[in-house]
Amino acid sequence: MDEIFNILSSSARIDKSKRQKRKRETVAQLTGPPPEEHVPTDDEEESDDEEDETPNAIKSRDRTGKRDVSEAKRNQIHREEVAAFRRSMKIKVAHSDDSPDPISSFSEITCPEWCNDSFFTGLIRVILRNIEEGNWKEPTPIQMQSIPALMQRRDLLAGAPTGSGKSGAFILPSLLLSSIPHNLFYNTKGAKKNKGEIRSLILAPSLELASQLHRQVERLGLGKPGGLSSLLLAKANAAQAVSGQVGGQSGLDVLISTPLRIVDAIQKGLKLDSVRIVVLDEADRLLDASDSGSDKSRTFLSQIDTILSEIPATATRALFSATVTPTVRALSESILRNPVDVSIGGGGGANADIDQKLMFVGNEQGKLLAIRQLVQRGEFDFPALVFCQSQERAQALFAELLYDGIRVDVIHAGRSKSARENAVAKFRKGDTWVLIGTDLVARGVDLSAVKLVLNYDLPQSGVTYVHRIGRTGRAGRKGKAITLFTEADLEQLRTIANIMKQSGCQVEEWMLQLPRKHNKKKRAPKRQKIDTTPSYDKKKSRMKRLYIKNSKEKKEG
Ligand SMILES: Nc1ncnc2c1ncn2[C@@H]1O[C@H](COP(=O)(O)OP(=O)(O)OP(=O)(O)O)[C@@H](O)[C@H]1O
Repeated sequence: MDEIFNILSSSARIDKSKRQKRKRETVAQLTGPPPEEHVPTDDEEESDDEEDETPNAIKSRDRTGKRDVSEAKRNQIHREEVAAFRRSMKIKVAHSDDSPDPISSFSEITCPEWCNDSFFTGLIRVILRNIEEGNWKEPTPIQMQSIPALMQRRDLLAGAPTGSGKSGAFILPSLLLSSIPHNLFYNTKGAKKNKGEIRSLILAPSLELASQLHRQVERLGLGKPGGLSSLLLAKANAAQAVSGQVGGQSGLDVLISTPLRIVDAIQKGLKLDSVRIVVLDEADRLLDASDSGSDKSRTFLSQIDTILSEIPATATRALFSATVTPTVRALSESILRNPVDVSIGGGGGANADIDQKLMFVGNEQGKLLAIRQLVQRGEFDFPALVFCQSQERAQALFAELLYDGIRVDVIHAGRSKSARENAVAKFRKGDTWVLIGTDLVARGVDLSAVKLVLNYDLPQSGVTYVHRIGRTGRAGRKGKAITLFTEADLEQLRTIANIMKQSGCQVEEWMLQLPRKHNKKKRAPKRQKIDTTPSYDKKKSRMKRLYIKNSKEKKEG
């Protein structure tokens, strides 16, 4: 058991060391074996024959008589190689002719043309060292395509499965672009503006996610020449950020924040007019206007609108999500300019490394029984994340499992910030085997070695389902997701079953034939309370409470 939890505390790794080899093989398939050293004969010298134009038999020659390829052919071969490489990595790029080539290794990250400077060499050396120390051997597909796009300062719409390394795909370019000295970045000789400036801005929908991104920024930027200045914006440091005290004379390389914190800071005078790159992580959530309630200014979408209006038009903008919904796509048209449009894998579907199962449990009481049976049969793989539809239910399930001898903890918005941080830290260390939570931890949170995600309550949308189960099967690891359902869940079941089918999991045909959901609102069904206390015990404790109350009243009277 201890071994399992040691894995939990180690960082995730993607073992893709064969990727380079695969690339070479793909290219070789396309272009054929490399030509042997060839001394042209007289006949050949005189021949003008260029009929055979397949990539592996191009015969144009230059004046020295050596094999050469015309510019157009070279471009054609190159485009075919790039297309084959993208196919092999499941990288899809819309309007690909206009998009930068993907990289296949971190060492291919180059200095942008407009910043031809030795400064970059020193910076990249440090960052490559940090990448290596994190045991990231090769870029993941989303990193392969996003890093060069952002380094060329192209706007970007990026969709890639959960756990596929999207954070690295925007943190690395954010770090690099923000570290380039002012005069090189803007190609000016004049005085440089630094104090108080914020050069990269990363926005995330929750504090948990923002602080996780901040940790990654600090790790990847460690030892940066001139020092790294990054900040996780919080109530406590907002005043310093506004007065330009953080970051000192060199300003801030990277600011990470939730939208609300930054809108507050803007109202207090925070300036975003030096931002070079702004990233919206979990873009579909950040562009969500659905949970507006009565106060429209409190929606993420309106906050994002405020923030973007403070950022210079020249800044690079990037949207990242595992679920690029049609709404995001539509909104992206008004946010991004001629973006590189990348998607990895099926796009919008669940991560294919997760083995997904549905389990009918009859009614609410059946859920606890199912958990206990899974534990007994050794099918409840630890460490596990269990999702409930509300804080109350998460808390009640926690109370139930606590007495089952399982090392369990609970996380939801009703707990204090430090209690939440503590719950995550203990889970990461392996002190807790099962973490029960709400959708607060459904998105983005990287608890790398989670083996099982159990949906105690069925999620109320396909998007939430994809994000919840995406807490397992991260960084190339295999994961398992079990979703419990009752009669009350049949309306929502079809959506989940469809997602499972699309990602290659087995589902029963009748589930796919269920009627479509009428009520598109994400309201969860009313459920019976989570409680297994026998009614005799309940009555006994009620009587006890009554007895204590009566005797207190007697004493006072
Ligand atoms: N190139 C890489 N090689 C190995 N591991 C990597 C690489 N890039 C990222 N990782 C690791 O993969 C894990 C998942 O990465 P990350 O959190 O960025 O995923 P994500 O795509 O943002 O997921 P989500 O959609 O759930 O937010 C992390 O533990 C990270 O350290």
